[in-house]
Amino acid sequence: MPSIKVAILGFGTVGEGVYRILQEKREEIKKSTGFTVDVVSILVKDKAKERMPIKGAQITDNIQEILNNPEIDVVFEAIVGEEPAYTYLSDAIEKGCHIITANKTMFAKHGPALLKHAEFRDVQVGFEATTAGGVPIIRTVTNLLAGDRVKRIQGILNGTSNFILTKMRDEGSSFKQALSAAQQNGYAEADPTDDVSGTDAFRKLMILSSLAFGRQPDWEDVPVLGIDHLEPDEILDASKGDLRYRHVADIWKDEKGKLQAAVGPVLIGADHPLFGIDGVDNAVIVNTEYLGQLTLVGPGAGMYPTGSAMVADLLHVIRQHEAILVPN
Ligand SMILES: NC(=O)C1=CN([C@@H]2O[C@H](COP(=O)(O)OP(=O)(O)OC[C@H]3O[C@@H](n4cnc5c(N)ncnc54)[C@H](OP(=O)(O)O)[C@@H]3O)[C@@H](O)[C@H]2O)C=CC1
Ligand SMILES: N[C@@H](CC=O)C(=O)O
Repeated sequence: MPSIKVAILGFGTVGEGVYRILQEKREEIKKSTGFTVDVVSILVKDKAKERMPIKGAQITDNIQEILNNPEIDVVFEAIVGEEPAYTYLSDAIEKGCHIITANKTMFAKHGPALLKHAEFRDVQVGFEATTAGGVPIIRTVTNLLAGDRVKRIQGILNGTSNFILTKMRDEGSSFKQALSAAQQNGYAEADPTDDVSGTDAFRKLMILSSLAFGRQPDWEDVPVLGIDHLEPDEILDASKGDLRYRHVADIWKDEKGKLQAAVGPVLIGADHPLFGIDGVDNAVIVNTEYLGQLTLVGPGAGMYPTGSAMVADLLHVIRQHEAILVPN
């Protein structure tokens, strides 16, 4: 049976999710693709940290051990921040590896360059997990673009913010209690400021903008607000009036073809498609010229939803590049 050798950069919530799914679904993947998938290396920052038992893979804190291993076909990346992630993935592409990332901080800024580089080296880039966790919005928009044109994308793109707003409204939790629960569930970023300030949703919106419109607006022109300035009473009072605060990221083309975008809390009524989206769920509404309106809903964060989006990217890579992967 031919084997695909993979490395995982980062073994926190997301990296561990990828590893677990690849182990749990090993036989199914083998059956559906004809390949076994072997995790051969895992990159971490702190090798001394206690972790789940790992079979067959080497744990390293030295990226060169991965980049210099000619057997590795695919590099999953689930570390934190712009660097060293961008450099590691550029180097992996240069070595001829396919890459799959969940790192939106890095991809919002460097995604276009990585995609160009990958095209030149004839390798694939999977980035489904960068935006809306387990919701397959990247694949959906990519498919739509084959015969349609996106006019507007609007959505709840941060699971932590939606989880906090829901807990404050339904359970009367304080902001601090709700954020702490989001952290315990593995939803929040290492620095949750990005979640609650709107920055994380903004970055995801910029990734969608590149994909759907082929460009991003000037970042400085986009107003970005988080949920961190909302008072608990505002949330409860709204709900008494049958209204709900949702943290919404929105991008559209105006009449002159200029991209307009905004990110922030919006008060909506029961007739809005985002009204019923609770907890860690994300929802993305896509308006197109021919299809009209489509809404995708699902978990926007967490170990298994995010890990499964990355494994789905791997299956796509395998199907696209079978011929290249066989020689190992
Ligand atoms: N949590 C979620 O639901 C989602 C997260 N993401 C994104 O996925 C990425 C990972 O998130 P998450 O798993 O939650 O983060 P964690 O903080 O749980 O894990 C991060 C992992 O990366 C490792 N790491 C960090 N910096 C370096 C470095 N410089 N070199 C080597 N290893 C490093 C850490 O090593 P060590 O274990 O030794 O500390 C750790 O294993 C982030 O970019 C995040 O934005 C995307 C979608 C959803
Ligand atoms: N912290 C993020 C994780 C997924 O991207 C979120 O809460 O949405």
